[in-house]
Amino acid sequence: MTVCEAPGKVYLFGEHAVVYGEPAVPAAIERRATVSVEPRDDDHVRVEAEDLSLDGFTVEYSGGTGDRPDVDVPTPLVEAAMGYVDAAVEQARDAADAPDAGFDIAVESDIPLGAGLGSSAAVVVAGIDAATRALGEPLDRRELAERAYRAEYEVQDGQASRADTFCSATGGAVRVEGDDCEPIEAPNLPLVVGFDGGAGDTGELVAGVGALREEYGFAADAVESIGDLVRTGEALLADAAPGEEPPAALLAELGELMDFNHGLLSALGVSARSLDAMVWAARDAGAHGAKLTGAGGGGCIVALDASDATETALSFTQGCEEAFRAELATEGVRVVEP
Ligand SMILES: Nc1ncnc2c1ncn2[C@@H]1O[C@H](COP(=O)(O)OP(=O)(O)O)[C@@H](O)[C@H]1O
Ligand SMILES: C[C@@](O)(CCOP(=O)(O)O)CC(=O)O
Ligand SMILES: [Mg+2]
Repeated sequence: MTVCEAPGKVYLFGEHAVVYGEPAVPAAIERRATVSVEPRDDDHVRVEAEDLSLDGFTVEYSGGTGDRPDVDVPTPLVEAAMGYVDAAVEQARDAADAPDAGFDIAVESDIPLGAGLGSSAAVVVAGIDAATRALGEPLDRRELAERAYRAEYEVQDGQASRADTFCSATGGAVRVEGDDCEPIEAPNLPLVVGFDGGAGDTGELVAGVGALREEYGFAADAVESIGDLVRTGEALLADAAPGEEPPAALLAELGELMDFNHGLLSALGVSARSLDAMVWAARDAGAHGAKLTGAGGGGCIVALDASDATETALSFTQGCEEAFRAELATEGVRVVEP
């Protein structure tokens, strides 16, 4: 049994715009997806995914094309849920040049699904890492990140960035612009996450922004403005002392950019009443800034606050199901059991 775990992430700045070649800065957080893989003697893939919102299920199907799972839930639902694991298996088979490899796979995760914390990327990164190791063909981090990106790209119908997958593979804060992916130094940011208990469909939300951008020049301008604010934000981060508590003045500047980023994402149609309510609760509580994180539509916001005020305020906010302090994960994907 080979076991790997990979972290989720929050976007400090730049989601959605990153799909169109603008830079983005996500940061990995200490919430992880753990994938256990055992190669099989046949070409079947058996997946246990107990945290999936289908209330957990077990399916078994062969590796051949056209052979779909035999389960008593609607097939499109299963396919939507299984898409990322499926794509990870395909990438691992391809990387190890083992097209008929079969696996028993178990996925466990403390990253809420579809909530903007990159559960899909964490599952794909940990899954490909564990499966290729199990086949005796481990990948280096760059290749792993690239393979994981290709898996997300496929599931999201050709609209994905390398940001989530690179961040999950590498850990820490990263900067992604097109195919240029680099780790960056960042101060120890006091991140607070609010989760509304819901989820958004990444593919649909990305497509929605794409359509707006095609239809209106000012929507395309909004995407470019996000790129501008990311460049401003990364310059601020580069000037800060790495790993240290940032001074209040820096937090105020970063927070202002996060607020601006949320406004532009909201204009692009990817916020939600619950996300706006949490963003405003955080700001009212004295957070330096707050924004939705990830694809949006529902899920999580991220705020900057070194005090307990934001976490406390969020825990009393109607529509916020869970509030927690998110610790930066300096380590990306790692092997739990070789
Ligand atoms: N614990 C898990 N087990 C199996 N699949 C998972 C798990 N967590 C996430 N996934 C996959 O990732 C999808 C959610 O990804 P996505 O919509 O991109 O949201 P996010 O990446 O923000 O969490 C799920 O529908 C599922 O396919
Ligand atoms: C909207 C997007 O920029 C981020 C999606 O993040 P998440 O899957 O919601 O965690 C899409 C992408 O970069 O692939
Ligand atoms: Mg995702």
